[in-house]
Formats: sequence, structure tokens, C-alpha cells
Amino acid sequence: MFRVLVADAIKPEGLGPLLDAPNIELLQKTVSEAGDELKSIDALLVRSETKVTDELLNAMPNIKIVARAGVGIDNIDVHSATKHGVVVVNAPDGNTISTAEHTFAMMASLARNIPQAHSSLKQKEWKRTQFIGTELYGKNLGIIGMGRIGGEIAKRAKAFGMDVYVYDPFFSAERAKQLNVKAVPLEELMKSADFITVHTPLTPETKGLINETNIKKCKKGVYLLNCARGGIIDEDALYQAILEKHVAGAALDVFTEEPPFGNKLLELDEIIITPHLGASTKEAQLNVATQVAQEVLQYLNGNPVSNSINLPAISKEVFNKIQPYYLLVKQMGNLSSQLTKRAVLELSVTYAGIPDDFDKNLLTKALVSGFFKRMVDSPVNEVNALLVAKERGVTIGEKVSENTYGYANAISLTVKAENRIFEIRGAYIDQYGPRILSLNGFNIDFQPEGNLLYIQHTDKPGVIGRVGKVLGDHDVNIATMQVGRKEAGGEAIMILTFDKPLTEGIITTLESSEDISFLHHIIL
Ligand SMILES: NC(=O)C1=CN([C@@H]2O[C@H](COP(=O)(O)OP(=O)(O)OC[C@H]3O[C@@H](n4cnc5c(N)ncnc54)[C@H](O)[C@@H]3O)[C@@H](O)[C@H]2O)C=CC1
Ligand SMILES: O=C(O)C(=O)COP(=O)(O)O
Repeated sequence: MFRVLVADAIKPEGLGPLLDAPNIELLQKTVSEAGDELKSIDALLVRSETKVTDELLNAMPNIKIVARAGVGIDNIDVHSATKHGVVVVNAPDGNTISTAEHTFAMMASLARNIPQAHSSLKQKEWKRTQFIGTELYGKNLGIIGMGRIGGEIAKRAKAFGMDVYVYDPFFSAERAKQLNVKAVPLEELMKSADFITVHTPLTPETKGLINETNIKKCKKGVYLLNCARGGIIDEDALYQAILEKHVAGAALDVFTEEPPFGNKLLELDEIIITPHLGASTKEAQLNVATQVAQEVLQYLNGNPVSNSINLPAISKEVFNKIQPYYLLVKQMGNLSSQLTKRAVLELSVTYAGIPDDFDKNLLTKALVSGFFKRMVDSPVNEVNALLVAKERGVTIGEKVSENTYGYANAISLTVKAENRIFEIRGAYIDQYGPRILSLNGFNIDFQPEGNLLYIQHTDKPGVIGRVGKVLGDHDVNIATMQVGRKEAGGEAIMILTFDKPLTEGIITTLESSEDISFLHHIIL
């Protein structure tokens, strides 16, 4: 049973996939109300209110996934989540239309003083000359950030007869041509626009993107809009520019601090405001809730997610195809870390015969997570595997080769440790599953699963018999046994599998056995 905490106001109708799942227990309360229950939570669903900090993640030792029912993830410490091996997902397109429409409603309201006129009339005033507005038709609209929301705003602006200027470093000239908008540098946009609206995420680069210096370059009487994140337009600079009448007015849905009760911008008549309502429609809330509920259920049930911030996207179809290799590499990593048992400097993996559309980097992450699984206290998975390796100074290499060693595919791993190199090769074989086919140059063939005993010994008569006798004397049944050698009479290896783990006593007796140079009990 998985416990899922819904910490913000997420539309219950959208949570159907979780409510209907037999293995999910849903809790609807804030993080502070949850208190001690946080320890047992597997998944956390939030909007923008809950701050998912390092401290909160530390208080949730079982957490596997954080889902943001919306777009902006600036309330989530993604770095910390990654460090903790917690996958972060969002609902990137569920509220696009609602936010674009809200921005447009704000722009029309700003141009025609609708909120101010509404309040005035409610006070029983009839001031038709005080609320002279301006048309949107024929005006220049500057859109900063031409992603999903910016793109929808551009379409609506064209329908209103506006000329659209776009600044977005990732927006191509080709796309600008298709959409009949002008892609320009930020400075040109600031100089040309009558209305400027921002639609970027809040990042160190976009914080204060519109500031005292570039507001001065705008046309006198410009209107500014922020329905993205508080702080993209510097609030002090905006306040000053309105006092100086350089900016005619601004529409804000978001603020550096929410709720913005102490914010001096609220005192200005030229400012129109809404309480972070961009995504607040029935449609958007149903969309985002359904999207994240499905993602959380998928992930908890061991399936891939589509909208992860810290994991590559992979479709279920590809995941099903990749899964056998995935199990193989995880076990190769796990097996080799148990066999090397010393400070590791480098893990280098080579793929041969793996279909081109399989994400080899995801396989490498799975391999590395298998390798570190037993060395690190906290959970290691594909989300944080490379970070864990980096923190331990282990270099990761990945190559593709043609050599499949006569099989349909081959995955080889070289572990460079202090004073030692360890090599392992495996393959996924149809009908047989994942197999290990070579260990340090010894040809072998076994399934990497369960309780294994690795024995390195001299290739001479009697060794196998002596091992069998010790195990028999201790009433241990051998499930499978494989031997491999490079040359007759030289060094050889044995891999035995058992239905249950071996006791310390058996291991010690075998270790002291004649002609056995190295022995290791492995649990996969
Ligand atoms: N008010 C509200 O309720 C809502 C607010 N939002 C906010 O709107 C933002 C945008 O949402 P989407 O369009 O869905 O995201 P998106 O990811 O589709 O688009 C963001 C765009 O910003 C551009 N960008 C990034 N850094 C930039 C920079 N330094 N200068 C110029 N452009 C830059 C990117 O290239 C991208 O095209 C979200 O990050 C979120 O913070 C989103 C939904 C609702
Ligand atoms: O999706 C976003 O980025 C939003 O800002 C919407 O926030 P909310 O879910 O309404 O708290």
C-alpha cells in the first residue's frame, strides 16, 4: 500500500486514478497537519502553496515522487529532490489555455481600466471621462518567453490586430516566421512595445529581467503584465516607474511574496491585480489534477513517467522493451560492486546490439544505481545515480560498440578500482532473460538473481567435490552450478546459486578449504 499526501487544493474530480487504485491510500491535509505521518508518505501532490524544501524532504524518508499540479516548480527544491532520489513531475500543459486567457483578460482590463471603473461605479460614481482607455488594435505587444503560454497569447494578440514582438533565446527565426511574429533582442522589444507581458519561469536569469535600467528604455506610457512569477518584473523598479508616470499601468497575477498584503504596489491605482488566478479554472484544475494523479500512479507502480523534471521522458512502450536490459544492468552494477569491494575510480559501460531508440543513458543510470545501492544509506535510483557517483569522485563512461561476442547483444562493464580492474559482461537472451556471460575474462553463464556464491579456485580434481561436501554436510541444497576457466589447471571460477542465504559458518569453512583463493557470498 502506498500513501499519497495531497497537500494543496487539488481538484478531487481529477484524483480519480489514485482514488480508484487498490494499492493507494490518499490523505488530504497540509504538510503541517500531516506532522509525524510525513514519515510514511510515498508521494506528495502540491500546487504553488506548499514549499517542498530540503528540510521537508528530509522529514519524508519514504518519499519517492513529488508531483506539481501545474507548471512552475520554483516552490520545489529540485536539486534536493534529485539528491534524495525523488522524482519530480509537473503538469506542463494542463493550464496553458487558462493562463493565456487570464493574461489576455488582464491586458484588456488594463487597457480599458475595467477594475477601476467597476469599483468606482460600485461607489455610485459615474466618471465616464476619467476612464478613457486605449485600443489593443494596432499596438505592439512584447512577449518575453515564447513557450506554451507565450505562444497562445501571440495567437490571441494576432486576432486582436496587434503586432507581436518576441524575446526568447530558444525561439527560432523559423518558428517566428510560421507564427507571423518578430523575434527580436530584449532591448528592441523593450523599445518597441506598447504592452509587455512576461511568460518565463522564475530562474536566476529571469529574476529582475525587467528592471530599472531597461524599463527606462521603454516607450513612455507602456503597460506591463506579469502572470508568470513574482520577481521577473522587479517590483521596486515598477513602483518607481509608475510614480514617475513612465509606466502607465501594470497587471499582476503573481508577486514576490504571496499573499502580497504588505506590497506597496497594491496602493497604486494604476495597478490591477488578481490573487494568482492564472490556472484557476475548472478546466485547468481538472486537467492538471488528472495528469499528476496518473503520473504518480504510474511511477508508484513501477512504470515510467512522461513529465519528469529530473528523469528523461520515456514512453510505456519503450520502457517495456527496455526493461529486460534495465534489469540486467542493475544486477551487473550490484554484482560488480559486491565483488570489487574497494574504492572505485571509474565505471565504464559499453553497449552492443542494443536498439538505437533505447535510451542508453537511462540504462547507465540504472547500472550506476545498482552499483551504489549497497554502499549508500539513502535511496539510490536513476534520479540521483550520477550525482551519487560524482559526489564520490567516480567517473562514469558510456560507449557503443559493434562487438556482441556472438550473442544478439552485449553489455560490458569495466570497474576501475584502486590497484584492480574488474570486468563483467552480460546479455539479454530471448527466452532465458538476463545472463552474465563473462567475469574477469572467465566465460560463464548464469542468471544474476537471488543467493549466489562466487568461488575463485585452482582448476584441479576434487575442488568441486569438496565444496559440494561442505554444503551437503550443512544441509544446503545447490540450485544451479556453473564453472569457468581460462586454461586447464589454471585459475577457475565457480558460481553456485541457492534457494536461501548461506550462514557465516558455511562461508568460513569454505574459505579455509584447500585450493580456494577467493570466495564471496552475493545477494542480488
Ligand atoms: N499565473 C499562473 O497561475 C501560472 C503561471 N505560470 C508561469 O508561467 C511560466 C511559463 O509557463 P509555460 O509557458 O507553460 O512554460 P514553457 O516552459 O512552455 O515556456 C517558458 C519559456 O520561457 C523561455 N525562457 C526561459 N528563460 C528565458 C529568458 N531568460 N528569457 C526569455 N525567455 C526565456 C523558454 O525558452 C520557454 O520558451 C511558468 O514557468 C510558470 O511560472 C504557469 C501557469 C499558471
Ligand atoms: O502552474 C503554475 O505555474 C501556476 O502558477 C499555477 O499555480 P497554482 O497551481 O494555481 O497554485
